[in-house]
Amino acid sequence: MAKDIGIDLGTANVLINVQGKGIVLNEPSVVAIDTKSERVLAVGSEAYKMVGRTPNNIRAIRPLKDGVIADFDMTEQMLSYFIKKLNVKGFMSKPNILICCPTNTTDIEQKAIRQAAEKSGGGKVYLEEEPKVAAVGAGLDIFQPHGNMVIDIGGGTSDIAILSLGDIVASSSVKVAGDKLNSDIINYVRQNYNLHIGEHTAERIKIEIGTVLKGHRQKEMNVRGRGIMDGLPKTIILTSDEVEEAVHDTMLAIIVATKEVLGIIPPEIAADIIDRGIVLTGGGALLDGIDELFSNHLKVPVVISTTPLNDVANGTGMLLEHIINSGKK
Ligand SMILES: Nc1ncnc2c1ncn2[C@@H]1O[C@H](COP(=O)(O)OP(=O)(O)OP(=O)(O)O)[C@@H](O)[C@H]1O
Repeated sequence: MAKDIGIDLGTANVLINVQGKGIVLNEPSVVAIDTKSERVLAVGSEAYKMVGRTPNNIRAIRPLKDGVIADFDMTEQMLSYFIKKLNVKGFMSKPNILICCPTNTTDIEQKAIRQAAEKSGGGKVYLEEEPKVAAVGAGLDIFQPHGNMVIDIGGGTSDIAILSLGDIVASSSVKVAGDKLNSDIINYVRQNYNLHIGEHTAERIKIEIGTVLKGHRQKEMNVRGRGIMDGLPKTIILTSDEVEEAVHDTMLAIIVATKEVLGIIPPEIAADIIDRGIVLTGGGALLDGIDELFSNHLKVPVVISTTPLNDVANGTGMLLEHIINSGKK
């Protein structure tokens, strides 16, 4: 018998949850191709190692951008590779697959994701909106008649949703999340220190010394890059408060989007959110000071999920089981 699988098809990482086993695959969403023959040379972790280090005839690409499929063929090849690697196909049967997508994915994009999964060897393919899956994975009982709110801050998108009775009551998906914070840091260092730093350095700065709340963290880091004026290698010292300054506007954009969602919900659900609070998930939930920042602006309790990076993948498995057991869809 084929084993059912849930896929968190993320901008940064792909996580796969296999029925009865849990999360068995967690690899970067990267494909390396030979530019002449267009042949796929490596996928996932192997391809990620090649980013920034490829000779002219090899290109490492990210098939997903801003939470949606930017390159359909490559997404399909990446999914096929991962599904084959897991060896979940049965002798005669194909695995049911649940994939999650951001809330405002268009019909055409949804069709593209579904086709990619079918062509990759999937049997019945279900699509679920990412915040719903994330909420289930974070342990919220979304099937009860009360409002639950979840904010999933990933690499490409921040998905904000209020759920009740198993469905989304109000939601928004904005294309500002972890990747944008990295580019904010790169721009800040360029403008204030005339220093060009790479994507990986910005990611380290964000995680190791970054904060989204002024004064909440007091760390500093020696940051190395290439001087813009003379082209020579240079080191500067960056502080947590400077990172806060760099990412301030982007964090405000996520808060404004959250306020807009809160502004359109029925009063009973608003009362539930005051009681139950907001759950933060996705890699961005690990940003220093984020719970305090959100509760200061939104005036409701904010809780960080205990497993923010795995919630969507865990939720795919739980929801797939729920769908199959209830004979739904
Ligand atoms: N400790 C941390 N502090 C701050 N940010 C972090 C931390 N760990 C991971 N991140 C960020 O979380 C993001 C990835 O999160 P996640 O895996 O939830 O996204 P994704 O599902 O791949 O993206 P999307 O949902 O947009 O498709 C990256 O931008 C990464 O830099």
